[in-house]
Amino acid sequence: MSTGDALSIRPKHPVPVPLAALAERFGLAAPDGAASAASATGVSLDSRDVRRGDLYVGMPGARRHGADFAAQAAERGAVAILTDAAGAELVREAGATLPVLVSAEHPRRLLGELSATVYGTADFDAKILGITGTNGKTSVVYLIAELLRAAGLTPGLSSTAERRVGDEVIPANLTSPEASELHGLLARMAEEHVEGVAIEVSAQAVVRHRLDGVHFDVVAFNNFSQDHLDEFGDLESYFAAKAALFTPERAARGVVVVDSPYGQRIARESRIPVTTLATEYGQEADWYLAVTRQSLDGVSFVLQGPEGAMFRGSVPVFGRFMAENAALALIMLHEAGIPIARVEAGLEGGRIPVFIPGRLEEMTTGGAGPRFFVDYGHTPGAFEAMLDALGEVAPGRIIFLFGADGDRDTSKREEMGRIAAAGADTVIVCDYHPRSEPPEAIRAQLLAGARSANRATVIEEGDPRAAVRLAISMAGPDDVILYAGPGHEDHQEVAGQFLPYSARDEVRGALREAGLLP
Ligand SMILES: CC(=O)N[C@H]1[C@@H](OP(=O)(O)OP(=O)(O)OC[C@H]2O[C@@H](n3ccc(=O)[nH]c3=O)[C@H](O)[C@@H]2O)O[C@H](CO)[C@@H](O)[C@@H]1O[C@H](C)C(=O)N[C@@H](C)C(=O)N[C@H](CCC(=O)O)C(=O)O
Ligand SMILES: Nc1ncnc2c1ncn2[C@@H]1O[C@H](COP(=O)(O)OP(=O)(O)OP(=O)(O)O)[C@@H](O)[C@H]1O
Repeated sequence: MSTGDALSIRPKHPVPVPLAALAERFGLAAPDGAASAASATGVSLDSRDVRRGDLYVGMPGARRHGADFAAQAAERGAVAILTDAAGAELVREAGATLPVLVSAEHPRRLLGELSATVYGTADFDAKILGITGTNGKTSVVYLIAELLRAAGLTPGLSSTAERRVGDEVIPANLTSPEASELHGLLARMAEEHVEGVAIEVSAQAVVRHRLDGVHFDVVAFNNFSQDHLDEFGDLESYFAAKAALFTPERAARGVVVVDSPYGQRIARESRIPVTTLATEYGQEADWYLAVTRQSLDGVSFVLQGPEGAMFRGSVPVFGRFMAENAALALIMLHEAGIPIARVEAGLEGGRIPVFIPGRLEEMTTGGAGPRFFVDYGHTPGAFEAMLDALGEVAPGRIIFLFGADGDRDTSKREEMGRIAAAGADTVIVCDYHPRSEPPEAIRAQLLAGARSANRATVIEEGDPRAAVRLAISMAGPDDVILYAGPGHEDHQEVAGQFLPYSARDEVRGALREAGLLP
């Protein structure tokens, strides 16, 4: 996540839609009648992001009611506020002058269709591809974008790291944007003649109606492991949220990795046609992936599918799972009607030249000396995948640096510590986003897990800047340092404050101090 101060991407030439038409279509009451004369050119859920001509949607939230921000929305040029009955009362009490439209149901429930209507996104005819799963969604999104480019198509994307339309890029503040932001983004993509869109879909987005009004051509599921129990309570509810994407209301076709029982279950229970991918022979599937070569510089693979379909290629990021991410992206394009041969024609020797910000991103320059990678992994599943992968390709020792989120799923911490120490030679536990929790209490849980593995040398160094330098000072020429957690991020969230912190800048600086980078 970014610090949340980024504005959303909007169409440059919006077409005004009369509020009266919206009121009629969505059954909204307009008690003061004033709304009927005006038109909306955009929709915003956040008063800080309101543009002139917007319909501001004031929703009840966990902390505040959006209607409390009606005055700010009006100042910024909103034409009206759409809210619930409680919100309308708040606007009236505050004496705000903004015309009010009132929804009898929770405004979130109509936000998707309403935003699609205002932005006219139902007419956008690009291929829309969505990926869900616990780990690797962002990576798949960037791979899809790269493959679309290779096929000669203009890509657009929405990921945890950023939203991108051509050269226009903004940092993301949520993995999956709220529906109003998503439709604004799609409308801008339509203006830029984007032909294929890759969207990262979180489980939260499905249950919070953030995808409403979008119909995917293809959705994919890659893997599933523990995360977000703070939100969903149990794994079954978290899984059900992801599985709900595989329904005709949301998507036309699906692609599923069936290596895990969860993948097999999605494939079995899906209400849309699905194509399956396995990375292990013996598992029944439509497509098979075999890794042919791997090193710290990347992974080569062969993908075989129905009717002789085949792709032989490589990705410049290490890990078997990166080959799996690439295979999934290729099959998603294939299922969207973009043949593999067309993609291949745009690649040199099958090499997919993808850059994924903050995902196993190398900070060193390869060659001699220790190598340093920064990653966004923050789940037991991601730790296991990364350390297994490193175990296969690291020439020397593995030094693993990590922390954990405060105020988020606390039950995964010990397991993260245990997996880290089972897979690395040295682990250094530092702070990530402590948020409102005491950082030393988070570290204590990670350390307890790490010590229970009885394997790696376990070190505590709360200050991430010092931990980075400590890791570098310990590394020999063949060693690999992996710093998991912060990825592309630009801040640390401590006790309600967003403090500037870029792990990538910090690591590059420390490598320069150590004479390991020019
Ligand atoms: C738990 C959750 O999903 N919370 C979301 C929710 O916040 P909230 O209910 O607390 O909102 P609030 O602060 O009470 O504000 C109420 C309303 O007033 C508006 N407001 C608020 C302040 C202001 O100055 N002006 C203004 O208009 C807000 O936009 C909101 O509509 O509505 C906000 C506005 O859309 C979201 O930013 C916020 O996401 C928070 C940041 C969050 O952390 N969400 C996580 C759980 C999430 O969705 N994560 C997933 C998955 C990530 C992953 O895979 O790792 C994701 O898709 O990002
Ligand atoms: N297919 C995969 N299986 C397991 N782990 C993976 C896979 N792909 C990537 N990872 C690991 O998970 C980390 C997170 O990857 P990525 O950001 O692509 O996932 P994500 O699903 O988008 O996560 P988030 O929802 O938290 O943004 C990577 O940095 C890598 O360590």
